[in-house]
Amino acid sequence: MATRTLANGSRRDTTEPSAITARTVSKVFEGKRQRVSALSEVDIDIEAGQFVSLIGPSGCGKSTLLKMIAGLLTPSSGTIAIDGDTVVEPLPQIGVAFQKPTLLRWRNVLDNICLPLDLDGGRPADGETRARELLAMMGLAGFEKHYPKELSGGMEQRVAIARSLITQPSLLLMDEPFGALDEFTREDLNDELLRVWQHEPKTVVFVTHSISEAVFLSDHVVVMSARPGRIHATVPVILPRPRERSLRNAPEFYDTIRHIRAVLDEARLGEAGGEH
Ligand SMILES: Nc1ncnc2c1ncn2[C@@H]1O[C@H](COP(=O)(O)OP(=O)(O)OP(=O)(O)O)[C@@H](O)[C@H]1O
Repeated sequence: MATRTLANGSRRDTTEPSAITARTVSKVFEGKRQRVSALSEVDIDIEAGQFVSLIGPSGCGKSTLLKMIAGLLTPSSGTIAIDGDTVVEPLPQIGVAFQKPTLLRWRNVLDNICLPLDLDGGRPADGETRARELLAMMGLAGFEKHYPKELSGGMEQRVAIARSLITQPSLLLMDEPFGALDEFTREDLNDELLRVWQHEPKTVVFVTHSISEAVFLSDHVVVMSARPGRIHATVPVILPRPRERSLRNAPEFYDTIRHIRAVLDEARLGEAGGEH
């Protein structure tokens, strides 16, 4: 991956999107009382710049897979590579956003967004400008000096997403980031996320329980089967981009949702998967 030199002389990776491969990845959690086989022989190829959602029954290992891509967990067997390099630790070019925004309550919004920069050698000269731009992209211009307790849940999640984007990651990993929000806020944030993704191309891997959210956002929906999780099928989403709000009322949107629901039912019932 190329790097660029910032105004303060530090070097940072550029935003070229990353490609991900997983080869026969399994994960077993060895607990004191029990042994949980969470994932079994997962193979996955995600092309650079794709928006891919993972969907599947509760406990099928979606978060585990995401954490292994993030370098926060190690596979029990098999390998995960980003741009051809095996993941062995968290990488600076990866941004992560989880269901809980986990903002630091003693930092204001701007300082929360800049946290990854502060932890990674300090703010470059353009750091705060970028934080303000991201805040504006997320519809929160003017909230720089607010503290987390002064924000709604949706606003906090917007700040957390801006924070995950501040390092210009080539790969964004999102684990049910909008799961706790009401339907309208979730749809607004889906729109904003796609706007950011279009503006700053990057690979996104997005875990969700919502089929409609997965369809609205994704190029491909990866359907996983029940524990131990396996890849049941990878379904391409053939819907035009940019995705406008009106798409949510289109017959082809509902057709795709229906199709993925059927594939998910197959996966839950343990029927054979494959190309869809
Ligand atoms: N650190 C851990 N130690 C032991 N078991 C774990 C650990 N993390 C996850 N598991 C187990 O691994 C399995 C997969 O969990 P994971 O959270 O990846 O599933 P998921 O598909 O993301 O679930 P959900 O959709 O409910 O969020 C579950 O049975 C879970 O209990």
